[in-house]
Amino acid sequence: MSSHDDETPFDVYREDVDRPLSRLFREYAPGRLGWFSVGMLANFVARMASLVPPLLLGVAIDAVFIGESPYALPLVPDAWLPTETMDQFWFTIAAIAISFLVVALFTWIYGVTANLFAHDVMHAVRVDCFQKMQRLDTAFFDEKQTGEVMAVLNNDTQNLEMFLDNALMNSARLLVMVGGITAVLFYLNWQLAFVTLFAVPAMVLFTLWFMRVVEPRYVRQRSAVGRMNTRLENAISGIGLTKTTSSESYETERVRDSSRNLFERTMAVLKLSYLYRPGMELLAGLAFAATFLVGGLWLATDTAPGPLTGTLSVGDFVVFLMLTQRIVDPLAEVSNIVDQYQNAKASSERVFGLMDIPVHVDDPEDPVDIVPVEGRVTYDDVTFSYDDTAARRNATATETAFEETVLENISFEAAPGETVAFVGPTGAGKSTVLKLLLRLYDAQEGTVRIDGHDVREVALADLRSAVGYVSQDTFLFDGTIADNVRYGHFEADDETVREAAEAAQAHEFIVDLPEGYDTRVGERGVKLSGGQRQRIALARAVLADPEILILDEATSAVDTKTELQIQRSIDRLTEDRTTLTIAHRLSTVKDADTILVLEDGEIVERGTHEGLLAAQDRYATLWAAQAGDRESAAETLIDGDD
Ligand SMILES: Nc1ncnc2c1ncn2[C@@H]1O[C@H](COP(=O)(O)OP(=O)(O)OP(=O)(O)O)[C@@H](O)[C@H]1O
Repeated sequence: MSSHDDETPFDVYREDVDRPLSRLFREYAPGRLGWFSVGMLANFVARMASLVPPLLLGVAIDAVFIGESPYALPLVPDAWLPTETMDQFWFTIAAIAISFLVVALFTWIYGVTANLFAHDVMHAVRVDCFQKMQRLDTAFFDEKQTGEVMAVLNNDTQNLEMFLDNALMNSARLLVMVGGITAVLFYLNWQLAFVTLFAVPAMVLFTLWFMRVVEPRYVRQRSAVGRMNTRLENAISGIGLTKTTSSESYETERVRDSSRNLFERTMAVLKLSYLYRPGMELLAGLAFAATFLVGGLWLATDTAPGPLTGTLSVGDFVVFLMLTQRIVDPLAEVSNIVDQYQNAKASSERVFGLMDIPVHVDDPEDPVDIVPVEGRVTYDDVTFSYDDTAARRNATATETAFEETVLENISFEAAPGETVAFVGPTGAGKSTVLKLLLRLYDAQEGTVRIDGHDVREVALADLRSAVGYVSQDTFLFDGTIADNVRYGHFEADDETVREAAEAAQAHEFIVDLPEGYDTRVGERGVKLSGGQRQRIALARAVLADPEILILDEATSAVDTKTELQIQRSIDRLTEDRTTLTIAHRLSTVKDADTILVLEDGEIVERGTHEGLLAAQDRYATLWAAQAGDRESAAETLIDGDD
């Protein structure tokens, strides 16, 4: 019946969450209990008031219209009630009108307060989850798809909201209505009440049966929804590939299959769930008919039928018939309530599962102060594997993957202001080396140091403001060019943004854009070329002015002319700061103070450009290749890739 049976990537963390719903209340209800209690109370008053009009009608029939019995109301002293027939009539009308007003007013109060409570909890949970999600290790995001994390932030918080304002309040309504109606019927005529109320246990049993039968169908439907969403997500992100390979009909077919599957499974659920409501109505109808039969005979023959004894008034009979109708609605909610309860339980498990995921790359308890940063970077015998990070988190790492070492015994030092360049075949581990400096991951062995301090002893914010990172794939947020340049230094004024863009050779193309610095870049910056995006990223780095700069193939996406421009801005940018750079075009790194040649995670050669050329080994081969010997280049690169 609910998504709690679906496999989710958070299962590993969910298992340890203890009593998630009571934890939800413990952590989020305090401070909001006012709204919650007002909501509950208003709900109670509104439901009770809704029972008053039928009761008044019953009394009026007996006392005013038939004149059989005195005008008396339960819980109201007789002295307060009028004695004249017409006064009683008007009094009844007024009291009925007031009851309806009370119902309307309190239903409104209940709706507003219950929703305030539920939405406020949802808001707090969503923000907390988001904050936690931001702190999670980079390794977490390597394994999880964006959609999966989004589902927790979106669907799961929504399920909690549904539970808090809907299920919780509906179950209160259920208790009040069933309890209230039962009390009134027993008060009026306990013998006839037994006849009427036989339907309640029957309805409960019917609901339980329904839930048991429909549950597996719900599970299948939800997994079809999940598959449909994944299919659509994939198809939309791959639209470029689909177009260029003319695979539209293939993709349409795949979506059609998923959609058809979803349609069939939804119908399987609907066929059953459309049985439920009529079934409940039928049971209520039977109760109505039984009440009518017994009560009608009682009145018509003026004697209690069968084993029953005593008398029944016309007014009471009418109240019975009216209230019998009222019992269906709250009872028909039982299946929804249980469903929402189970959903909320599973969702809060996932929410707290997310919140409880241990973070390994975190601030140290007692961080050392590295400001002002000089810019000395030291790698001391660093060994690293991605999969071990996963294994430590108890996730899905396999035994073999666990052993895959990406970096082995990496040692080097960059003195303040120096440039160290990394070259080597693709997949050699160049980017990985640099990610360790930012603590996107932590090395398993060895130490990475800034100014002699282990990066793990430095506050993350200090570390990351000391190190600027221009990565392989430049990410831009949807927003203006200026917003993107000042991202991370939001207080920077327009003048500073402009200076940074000029230094990054970006100013020229920016002012040519329709709205200059205010041009919106589109989602992920799709409206800009690769080279333009890179120059914006460089401008961002210029503006941040870090002591240490990481350039990860910053010139990979541009033509020769732009490359020259960018190189010029990079030269300026790197002049006075420690720079760790990766570039496949060796011409861009030949002036580096040290060049490290990386292969299979190991440094196989190191030295200056001249020194390495003289050594006549790998670097010299690469250099010769790039200097014009294309054939040899191809061979070298292909060998390296293997
Ligand atoms: N997030 C990750 N999780 C698991 N393995 C990874 C991850 N990132 C990279 N790897 C693996 O680590 C190895 C080194 O990757 P890295 O990106 O550091 O190489 P590189 O030398 O920078 O390559 P390129 O020149 O192609 O950018 C590769 O085998 C790659 O498959």
